[in-house]
Amino acid sequence: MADLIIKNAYILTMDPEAGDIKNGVVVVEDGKIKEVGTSTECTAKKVIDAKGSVLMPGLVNTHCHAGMTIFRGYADDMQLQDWLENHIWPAEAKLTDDDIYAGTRLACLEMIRSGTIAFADMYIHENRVAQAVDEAGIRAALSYGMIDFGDKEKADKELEVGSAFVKEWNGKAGGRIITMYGPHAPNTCSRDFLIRVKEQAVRDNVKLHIHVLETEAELNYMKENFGMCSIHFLKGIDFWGTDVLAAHCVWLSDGDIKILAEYGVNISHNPNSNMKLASGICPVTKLIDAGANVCLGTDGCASNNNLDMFEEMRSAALLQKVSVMDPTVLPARKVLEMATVNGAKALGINSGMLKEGYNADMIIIDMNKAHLAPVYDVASHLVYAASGKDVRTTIVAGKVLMDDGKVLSMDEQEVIDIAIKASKDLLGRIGN
Ligand SMILES: O=c1[nH]cnc2c1ncn2[C@@H]1O[C@H](CO)[C@@H](O)[C@H]1O
Ligand SMILES: [Zn+2]
Repeated sequence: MADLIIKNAYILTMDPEAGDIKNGVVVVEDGKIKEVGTSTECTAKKVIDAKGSVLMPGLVNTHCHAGMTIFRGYADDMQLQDWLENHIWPAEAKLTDDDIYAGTRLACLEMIRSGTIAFADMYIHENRVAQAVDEAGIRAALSYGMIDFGDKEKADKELEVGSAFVKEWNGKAGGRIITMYGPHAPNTCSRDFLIRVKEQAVRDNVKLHIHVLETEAELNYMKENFGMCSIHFLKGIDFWGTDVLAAHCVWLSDGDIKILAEYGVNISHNPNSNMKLASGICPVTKLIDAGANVCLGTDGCASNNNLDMFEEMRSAALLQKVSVMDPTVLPARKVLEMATVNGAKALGINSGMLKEGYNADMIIIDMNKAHLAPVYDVASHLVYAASGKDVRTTIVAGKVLMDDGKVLSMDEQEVIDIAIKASKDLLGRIGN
């Protein structure tokens, strides 16, 4: 007997061979998809009737600082440099590991509610992030965010913490957690340090997560200090590869785009954060045309200010259209691909498609709503009309984390209450 059957759903498989199945069934066993089709002979312990709903792969958020959810709305409407140096970093210095655990639990709750099945994270006290992920039942690629600012002693310490984290948590939570190295950015990490981190990541056989060319200030800094942009600089130290997840990549030349595509770098586009901080617009269309793997992320909650990947999909499409003045770029299905298939590829997880043998990481979206009627094209609604609030059921590794609107893997009210209390205590310690 299988574990779970979902029947009568409109299935958006995201599998190019299978396409959409108008009235289909998915069978789940041992955390994996056993069958996808129009009918089944199987029986299961639990059956979900998804009549009137869409079943699709859950969304993958490829750039997040989940612990920062504790800072939602804390510092808005300022320049990135000012925001980080004068507000976020001083506040982070006062964060306890309990605060980060509380913030990450809140983030996991929000992600489960809004249909995200996996996220890539870079933050501090990452062991508590891992604990929260483990308990919440979601999937994640976690890294400790390392910054050395050219200080050799700090570099040693950071690498020690990052490396210990990589080894302790890789493959944990039944394989739901994988680890990465997280050197923060080319303008906050020294050249020597970036070389060491890359070598260590290759030795440990894990991927790397880094911010790249988010701002024009970084581009100017790199040109002044190294006579080249971050893309060429990182090429020069053999950093690039399919093992790299580069967040933002806003300030790219045509030559940079070629390099990123050629090395198979995974690029996390974070349109809402880029708009809010006025960082600029990532040339997504050119990257895709060049053959690069572009996926989608929210960034942290202090620069977004939520973790709703449906909003991110809509923003990605709209921003790209207006930036190249062409409404035909990034059509709905392409954006859905970025948020599912491409994201899963970037993290190296076997999710992002509803196909036999893949992880049973999927979501059910209620279509019986005023803002989702009538339906001509399901993909259009998911990108242009739906929001995370329309997700009714979220399943990760075959386990139902939210069932018809009720979150099962955590006590929702407790998570919210603890986060609010932590934010108040934190404000007291910061002194505003
Ligand atoms: O948009 C961003 N650009 C650069 N750094 C960021 C952004 N959002 C968060 N952080 C910072 O990255 C570090 C990760 O460990 C944290 O210090 C976090 O505040
Ligand atoms: Zn970030």
